[in-house]
Amino acid sequence: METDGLEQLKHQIQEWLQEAEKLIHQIPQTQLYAAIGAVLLTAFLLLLVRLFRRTKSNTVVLTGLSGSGKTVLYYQLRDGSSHQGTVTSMEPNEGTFVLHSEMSKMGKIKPVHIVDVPGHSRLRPKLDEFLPQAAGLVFVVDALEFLPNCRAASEYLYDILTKANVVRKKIPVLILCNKVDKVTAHTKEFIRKQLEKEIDKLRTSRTALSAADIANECTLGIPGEAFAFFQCQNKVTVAEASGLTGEMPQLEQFIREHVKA
Ligand SMILES: Nc1nc2c(ncn2[C@@H]2O[C@H](COP(=O)(O)OP(=O)(O)OP(=O)(O)O)[C@@H](O)[C@H]2O)c(=O)[nH]1
Ligand SMILES: [Mg+2]
Repeated sequence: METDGLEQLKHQIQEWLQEAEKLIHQIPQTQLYAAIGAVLLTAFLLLLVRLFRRTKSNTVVLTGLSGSGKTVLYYQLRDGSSHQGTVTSMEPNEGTFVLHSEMSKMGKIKPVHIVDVPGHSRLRPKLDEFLPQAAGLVFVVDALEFLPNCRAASEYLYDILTKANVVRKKIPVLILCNKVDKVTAHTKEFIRKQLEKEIDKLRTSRTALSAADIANECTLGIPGEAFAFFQCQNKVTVAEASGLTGEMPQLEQFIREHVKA
């Protein structure tokens, strides 16, 4: 019984195949090739769109110690005002908007997605949620109260620069020396040198890594040479800004460089 049914099915399929073959032969060859070409081209275009989407992120993440001025910078970028009197953030601030400084520009301007991750040590792991989509990372440093915070800032920056996500994806990092509106603020050159020195020290003290750490972290700089930011595989630059006065052309330039309009 069963074999009979199978036999019948086989027969039926064979008939269908023959009919299909006849049909294909009826179609002029050029038309057939055109159809195959169209299918292949669509598949190729779909693939391109997917690839394109993945590489074209518009997210820029603000990080740095608590009190360095990230939230003030966030509001400056969004509204062109500092919203003075911000308190320690307990949640990331996140928004997609056209930069305030570009509002008056003509033509099509791509909105940027800015995330302000609080500096409180308990909230720092939030950074990992945003890194996979980051087109750029801004590490904000308080240039006024720099010396007492130098060690802590270097440790946080070291953690960021050794993250596998940052190194492998070569996420560009801007070290932004904030609060330069005050005359007592340290210069970006001074801050760069101090951070490099401190990270160099951390590099030697953190050689005894556990196996789990090695899996997730990358080593920094060139062994046997004093650490300098230019040795990083990702581009690390240093700039100055004042979130308070809104004087931050290098920050806006960094964002535009990595989030293409
Ligand atoms: N003089 C001066 N003060 C600033 C500037 N930017 C921020 N501040 C002050 O620094 C303090 C901290 O600023 P926030 O933006 O809240 O700092 P934050 O980095 O968001 O801190 P967390 O949310 O705790 O991570 C506030 O009292 C600001 O008024 C600046 O450019 N110049
Ligand atoms: Mg904040």
